[in-house]
Amino acid sequence: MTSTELAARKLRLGTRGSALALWQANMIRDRLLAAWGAQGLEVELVRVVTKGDRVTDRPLNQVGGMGLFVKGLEDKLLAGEIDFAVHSMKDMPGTLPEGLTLASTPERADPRDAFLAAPGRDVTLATLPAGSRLGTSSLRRGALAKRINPGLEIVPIRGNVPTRMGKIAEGEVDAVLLAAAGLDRLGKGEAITERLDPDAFMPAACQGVLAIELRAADTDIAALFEPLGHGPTSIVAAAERSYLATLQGGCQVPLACHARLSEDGRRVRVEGLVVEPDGSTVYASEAEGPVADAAQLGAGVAREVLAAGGQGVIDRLGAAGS
Ligand SMILES: NCc1[nH]cc(CCC(=O)O)c1CC(=O)O
Repeated sequence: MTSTELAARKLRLGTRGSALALWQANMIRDRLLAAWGAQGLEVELVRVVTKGDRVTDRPLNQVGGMGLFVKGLEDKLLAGEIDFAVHSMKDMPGTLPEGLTLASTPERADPRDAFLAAPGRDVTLATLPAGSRLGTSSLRRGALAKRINPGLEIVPIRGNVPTRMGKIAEGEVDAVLLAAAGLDRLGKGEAITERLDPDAFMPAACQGVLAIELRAADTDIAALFEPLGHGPTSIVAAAERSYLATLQGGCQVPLACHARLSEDGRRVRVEGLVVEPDGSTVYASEAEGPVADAAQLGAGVAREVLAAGGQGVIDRLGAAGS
């Protein structure tokens, strides 16, 4: 079947039901329809409740991490109940299950982390007074925040983006850290007090990148995503995913990775780190090379970060978590 014939079919798109997940799924659906709707393509949204959505009483890093959100959709793919899934690439483990693959994805949104305090409050992450409560369940965000402002108390918070924003108004925390991309997508970018400079606050690997996952055998379906693809995004995502896969730390380790292209788009610079959860020490490395080497560069940076002390952090966390 050619992609033109395939375009006359109805595809089932698996998504979680959160506002952000639905926004992302609808964005991909709209882009697919813009490319193939005239040939008859239809896309039906299938909402999937994952273990990550059901378990809300414990911190995610104690029940299996962000991978829980992804696995529920992967099970539906492998069972043939959906044709493709839309995820945040940041939530995907470094390696995919046998039989699944990723398709081309659109341009990366803002990769930065966002600091939010009460509306109108004249404060930054660095100037928040000692003893203030900063809400985040991300070990990376908590540790990097401590490096910028050691007096803060890190408070684990869970829930979707609007819930976490609401903890400020409820007085549970003084400020929160969230991904700028999620806030922008939900039309809440105005609420951001400060977009944190990636050189001082390195983002999570693939933050702001979407992932489209499908069965590897469905090469005809994968072809439908080619018009949506953004070359520079696929290069930086390849570097950052390779970093993650080499570290094998997943989201339960305070790790960060940020890849950027040179102005002419021919070279890529990859930076990575693992930070002690209390923020006391950072183990970091970086490399630069031609874009064709993006994945090798990411893996190389990861090996250097492990050797510099990152392995010790991962070992200690693994021992504490199990
Ligand atoms: N941790 C959950 C998650 N996964 C992806 C995003 C935001 C969108 C993105 O990074 O692409 C978020 C929310 C957040 O971290 O604030």
